[in-house]
Amino acid sequence: MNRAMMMSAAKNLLTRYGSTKNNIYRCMSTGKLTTVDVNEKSGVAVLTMNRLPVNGLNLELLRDIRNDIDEIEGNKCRGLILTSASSSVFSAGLDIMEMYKPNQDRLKEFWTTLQDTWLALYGSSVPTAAAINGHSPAGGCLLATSCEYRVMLPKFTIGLNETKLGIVAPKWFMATFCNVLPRRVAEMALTQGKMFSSEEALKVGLVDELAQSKEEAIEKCQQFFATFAKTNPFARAMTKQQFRSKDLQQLEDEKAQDLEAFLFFVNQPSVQKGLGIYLDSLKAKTK
Ligand SMILES: CC/C=C\C/C=C\C/C=C\C=C\CC(=O)SCCNC(=O)CCNC(=O)[C@H](O)C(C)(C)COP(=O)(O)OP(=O)(O)OC[C@H]1O[C@@H](n2cnc3c(N)ncnc32)[C@H](O)[C@@H]1OP(=O)(O)O
Repeated sequence: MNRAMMMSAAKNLLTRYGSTKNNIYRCMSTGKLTTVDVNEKSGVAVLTMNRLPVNGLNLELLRDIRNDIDEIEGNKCRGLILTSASSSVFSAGLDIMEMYKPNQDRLKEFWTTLQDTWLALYGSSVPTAAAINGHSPAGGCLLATSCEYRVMLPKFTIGLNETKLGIVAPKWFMATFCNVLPRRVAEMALTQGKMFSSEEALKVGLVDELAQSKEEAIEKCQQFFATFAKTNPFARAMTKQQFRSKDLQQLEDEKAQDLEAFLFFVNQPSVQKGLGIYLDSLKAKTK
């Protein structure tokens, strides 16, 4: 984060927290594929992804998540908990249909919106947590690890499985993973495309706690936010943003090249072939 960005972030935060210390605001859901519910007492917003069956991250869902994050920030909420309306899938990651035989204009818009959603979530000044109430591969894992805290239900899986799909996870996916896991564990898991069970994820630190139900997971996320009760919100947010600034700045600086690399990669005939085979294998499962 350069000096100008830092000053602007500081100004935003001062405006937000300066005069509104004791007020609670109600956020409204902006999208059709998400809902946002605010606990009026705690001021914590629960952002629920609701694109069933698997919360595949397509352009519209990403737009809704992005707009919700902006609204939650703007409405001075005290925390953001990301969760899913499905009882078995948090998010299946990027909707492969966006990348398979794509319309090129939409493909550009899709990737740019993913970049912006990550920048907004990873760099959010509001405390963030994920209540992971289902499987969370690839892009689903990216969303969860972009949050500051993770509580997961048992018997699901989470990880960056891109190498198993013949895909290279972008640098910012890897940076997000490395912000949570020890470097050695992250490198092994990334190269193997490892999906961790909930129990394994807890053991390596990919998630912070397990919970037996979604309600319990949300409660534990709220308890995490309560650990900031005696901190100054401005100092807290600036500390988080400075801690993450190298990763954020890198994508800000390389956004155009990252988009170009993605478009080049996805349009390779061998990648298209691989995506087609993978989609067929997913669909064959349900027959
Ligand atoms: C140098 C590098 C430069 C640039 C970088 C280049 C490229 C980076 C590009 C991409 C990065 C991608 C990251 C991703 O997120 S890719 C997506 C990876 N996701 C997965 O592998 C998950 C696949 N899904 C599953 O494993 C399972 O569906 C499940 C465990 C999440 C849930 O299992 P269920 O049994 O509950 O549900 P299913 O019956 O399997 O699925 C129902 C339904 O949904 C379809 N579907 C599932 N996942 C996806 C998906 N990700 N995209 C699109 N569609 C999906 C599935 O086919 C079923 O459809 P039908 O009902 O049969 O029609």
